[in-house]
Amino acid sequence: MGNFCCHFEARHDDDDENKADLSKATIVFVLGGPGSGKGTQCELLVKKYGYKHLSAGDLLREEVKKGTQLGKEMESIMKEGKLVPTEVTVKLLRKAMQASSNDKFLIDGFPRAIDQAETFEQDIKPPALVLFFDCPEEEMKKRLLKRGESSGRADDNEETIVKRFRTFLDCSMPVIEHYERQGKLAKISAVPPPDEVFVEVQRAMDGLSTEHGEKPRASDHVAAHAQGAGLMAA
Ligand SMILES: Nc1ncnc2c1ncn2[C@@H]1O[C@H](COP(=O)(O)OP(=O)(O)O)[C@@H](O)[C@H]1O
Ligand SMILES: Nc1ccn([C@H]2C[C@H](O)[C@@H](COP(=O)(O)OP(=O)(O)O)O2)c(=O)n1
Repeated sequence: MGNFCCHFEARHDDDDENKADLSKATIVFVLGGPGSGKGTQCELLVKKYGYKHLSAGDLLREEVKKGTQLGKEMESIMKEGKLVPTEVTVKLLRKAMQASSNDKFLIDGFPRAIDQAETFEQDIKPPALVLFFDCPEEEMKKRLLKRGESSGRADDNEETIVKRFRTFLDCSMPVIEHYERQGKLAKISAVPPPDEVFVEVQRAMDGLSTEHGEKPRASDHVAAHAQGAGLMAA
């Protein structure tokens, strides 16, 4: 049994000197299992709240498309359902953030392991809010297989989906628990149709003060509502 959180050897380079100042940025992490609907909700969030949407998976797939040696290594890791080294992903995210004129970011599909959260927080800053889309595996699998009919994604196949679920449980659930302990987590059921999920997303976002990155009370707010509606997992 392999270590599903494993990484290959990290590389250092320093081509991101002269960083744009991200200290005043508002950061919202968007987490959830594969196929839980992160990208779908991010599209709605962009329209309503004007955030810049950065999908870690999309940034990685763009690198793979470039066909570099690093891209080839990343492609094989992703086909195995494992995680690309933290350093690679954080660097791509930081570059994309610095290239944006926006100062509000939805970071979708990241952090997916505790070391990713720690590195991002040290290099950039902590999130103001963490949205977590809670969805049963069977539902996610059904959605991914359907998406795979047209996505062209090398990882939307049954074999890789099972491995991605394993990685999610082993590596990403601890991240969710970490932010839950910090009171930053808004746990939202991803099972209802997208517009209904978005109602809960808006509740969490509306509890977030974007002015100075103040700590939100989203978890209290959303948890109370979700529990009332019988939506929370145990
Ligand atoms: N609430 C939902 N109910 C049913 N299907 C959904 C819902 N949200 C997303 N989907 C569909 O499920 C698939 C995965 O959604 P996506 O947003 O790509 O997930 P993720 O970014 O978490 O991998 C897509 O085909 C999408 O259209
Ligand atoms: N923080 C991240 C995000 C994605 N990856 C890799 C591993 C993931 O299985 C793939 C695809 O991620 P993406 O967020 O696009 O997709 P899913 O949420 O799994 O549908 O990218 C990573 O290694 N580290």
